[in-house]
Amino acid sequence: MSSTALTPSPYDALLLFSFGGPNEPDDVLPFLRNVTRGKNIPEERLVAVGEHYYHFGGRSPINEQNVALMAALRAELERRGVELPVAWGNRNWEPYTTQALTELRDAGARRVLAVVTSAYGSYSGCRQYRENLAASLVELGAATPTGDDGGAGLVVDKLRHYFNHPGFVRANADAVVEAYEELAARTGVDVATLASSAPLVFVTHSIPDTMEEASGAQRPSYSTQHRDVGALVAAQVSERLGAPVEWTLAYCSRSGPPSQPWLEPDVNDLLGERHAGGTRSVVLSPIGFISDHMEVAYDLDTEALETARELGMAAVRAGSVSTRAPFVEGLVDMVLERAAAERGEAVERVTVGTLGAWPDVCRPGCCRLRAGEDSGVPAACGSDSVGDGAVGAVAR
Ligand SMILES: CC1=C(CCC(=O)O)c2cc3nc(cc4[nH]c(cc5[nH]c(cc1n2)c(C)c5CCC(=O)O)c(CCC(=O)O)c4C)C(CCC(=O)O)=C3C
Ligand SMILES: [Fe+2]
Repeated sequence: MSSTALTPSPYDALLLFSFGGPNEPDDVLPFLRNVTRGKNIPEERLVAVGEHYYHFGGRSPINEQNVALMAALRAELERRGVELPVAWGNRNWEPYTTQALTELRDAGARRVLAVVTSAYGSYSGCRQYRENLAASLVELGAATPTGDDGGAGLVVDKLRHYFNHPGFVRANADAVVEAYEELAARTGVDVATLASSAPLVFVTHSIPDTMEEASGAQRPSYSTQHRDVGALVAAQVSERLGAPVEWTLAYCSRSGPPSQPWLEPDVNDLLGERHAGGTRSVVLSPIGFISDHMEVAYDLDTEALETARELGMAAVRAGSVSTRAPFVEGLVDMVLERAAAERGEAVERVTVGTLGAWPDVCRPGCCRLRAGEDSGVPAACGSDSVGDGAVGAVAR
């Protein structure tokens, strides 16, 4: 555990900042409209994704998962004697970000640290959140959407991406070890034998190739981040199972028109190829997602596990980090680390792997939608807050 002093100053609140999801069937279409506004998503894809939600009663599990994560964060803060209120707000559904920030402001918060439920950096997991946050600050009264208190009544910072934090890696490794144990129980084959015969397939959300390229303009790209985590998780798992595990990275949840290239291979295609190559059992680990929300419940548990069944492969889907202790403790470590950094103290930004820490304040041009293209859309929590090419407009 970190030895960082247990004061959250200068922060006086946390915002758990997430995606959002529908709670009931009537929410599904308005939610999907929020998500896809201004995006080039074909109508057929929207109808299909609507069906994924209706298949689960029109309700996404993501909201209760965020409530659970918020409770776990509160419990961990309390355990350490850190007084820091936590609110929850979403980009695409109630409770919306603006509502959460309003509540925090009304309760007296003036400096808020946002913990985004996206572990990796890309437009979808970084700048998209920063743009939505900037819009919320304007709704709250900010004259300029910088994240500074330009009239919003509070300042919001964003916690750095945590894909390569040891807590996130450890929680994923724990879940994968449990999945191999379950596969052993199910197949009657011992764990060490499975380790060397059942590949470990890491899965994440596909993104357009253009978004992947833009994610790599400033920092190692989205897929590179995943491969770094994959290597670390696989190494821990191999050590614990007593045999080297072979791993690979696959993608799910592709949308967009067929003409637009997205990251591949799709997890279903990969299972088919592996089966043709003689593989008879696999573990799927959703390292791209922090909870078992709809992408996991539908795209992996419904679709990919069905693909495996049809092929006659034994497949176990490992859990996501959700509220596992190493993950939650790691987030709180990072919050205290960032607070110390903001107080001007010398802190080590803890990471594992080869890529180093994501910057606390995003650099100009970070995680654009397309490389080399300034969208002109204001984004909070970056040194390019007003228009993403405006290097001179340093917010903080
Ligand atoms: C990288 C990434 C993450 C991981 C990072 C993170 O966790 O933030 C993520 C998470 C999520 N994506 C989610 C849902 C959706 N994503 C969509 C569309 C898209 N996602 C994209 C990327 C990502 N998405 C992209 C490039 C698009 C194309 C349109 C666009 O450029 O924005 C669509 C539209 C329909 C469709 O095309 O699928 C939906 C409904 C939910 C909620 C699940 C629930 O309800 O439980 C969650 C957590
Ligand atoms: Fe998505």
